[in-house]
Amino acid sequence: MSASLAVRDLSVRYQTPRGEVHALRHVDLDAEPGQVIGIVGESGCGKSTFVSALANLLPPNAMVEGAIGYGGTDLVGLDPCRRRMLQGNEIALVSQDPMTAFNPVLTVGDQLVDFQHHRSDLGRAEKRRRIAAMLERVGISDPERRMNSYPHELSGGMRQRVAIAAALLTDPGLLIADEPTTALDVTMEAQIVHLLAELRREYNGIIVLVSHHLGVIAELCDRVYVMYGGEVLEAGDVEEIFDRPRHPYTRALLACDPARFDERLERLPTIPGAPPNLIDPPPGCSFAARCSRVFAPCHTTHPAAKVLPTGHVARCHAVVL
Ligand SMILES: Nc1ncnc2c1ncn2[C@@H]1O[C@H](COP(=O)(O)OP(=O)(O)OP(=O)(O)O)[C@@H](O)[C@H]1O
Repeated sequence: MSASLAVRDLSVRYQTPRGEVHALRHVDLDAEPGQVIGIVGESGCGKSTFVSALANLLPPNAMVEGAIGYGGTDLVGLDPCRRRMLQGNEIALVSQDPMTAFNPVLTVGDQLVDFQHHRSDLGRAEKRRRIAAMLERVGISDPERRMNSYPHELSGGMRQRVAIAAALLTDPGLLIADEPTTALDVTMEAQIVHLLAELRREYNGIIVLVSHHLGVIAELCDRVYVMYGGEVLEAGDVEEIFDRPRHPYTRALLACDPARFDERLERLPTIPGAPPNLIDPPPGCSFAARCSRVFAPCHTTHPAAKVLPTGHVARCHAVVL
């Protein structure tokens, strides 16, 4: 099914003995079938919490508020059983470490047959034919032999290809890839990026891609959401974010990208300071303590999201419409 995604005012709090962690705060996001949405931000800014909320994989200590509209239905408002039925195989997640997605004692082929349990119209032989075709599609040669392998017998890059094949076998309308290249070396990363770029052309669902690698986001995404302190501080079309960033945090993040390193500098810049404590988030802008353009209201007043005529959104007091 090709369905649009409309996330509204989504917040997630984790209950912990130290207090509530406000991991995601009032996030809005829209995506249409065929679009690739990139999520970037420093460690701990809420990226995994956001995609886990979409995939219905939050841990039991998480409390969710807001709406995840998928094909016109709010998934958050559904009772858990109906959500599992409706969401079923529509939303698939490829994680950073594909090993966690596989059972180590079953062959790749047997697991991928199980991944198609929703296709009761297909017999086992037909399912295995689909698997072989999909493995070939994601660049695995000699798929029949690989189907008889156990996950530990595959390289990291090959496991990630199998994880992507497994996700695609379920025909999802929303494919989430959470740091799919982080655990890979540079060569394998390039191969997986190339594969995702190819899939992007032929897949007509939505892809949500989380990556700390800005080059990967720039290459693959149509629209980018920049997260910090559990919030979206800036969102816009990929060219807008990379060529005309409006938020000081996005500018700082781009300046720290090794791929943009200015050789006239002695060393790669870093953003001084640390992200806010999400148990007690600051009342003003979450980036105020580290911002080079900070002024008095940033410490006291939470900035509203300003929407520019291009559809570019920035949550910053210093941005003038
Ligand atoms: N199960 C949990 N219980 C309590 N706090 C959590 C839990 N999972 C994440 N957090 C906290 O929520 C905040 C957001 O974490 P999250 O993992 O979503 O960020 P992230 O941007 O994905 O980081 P990374 O890139 O390191 O994975 C952090 O402060 C983190 O410590």
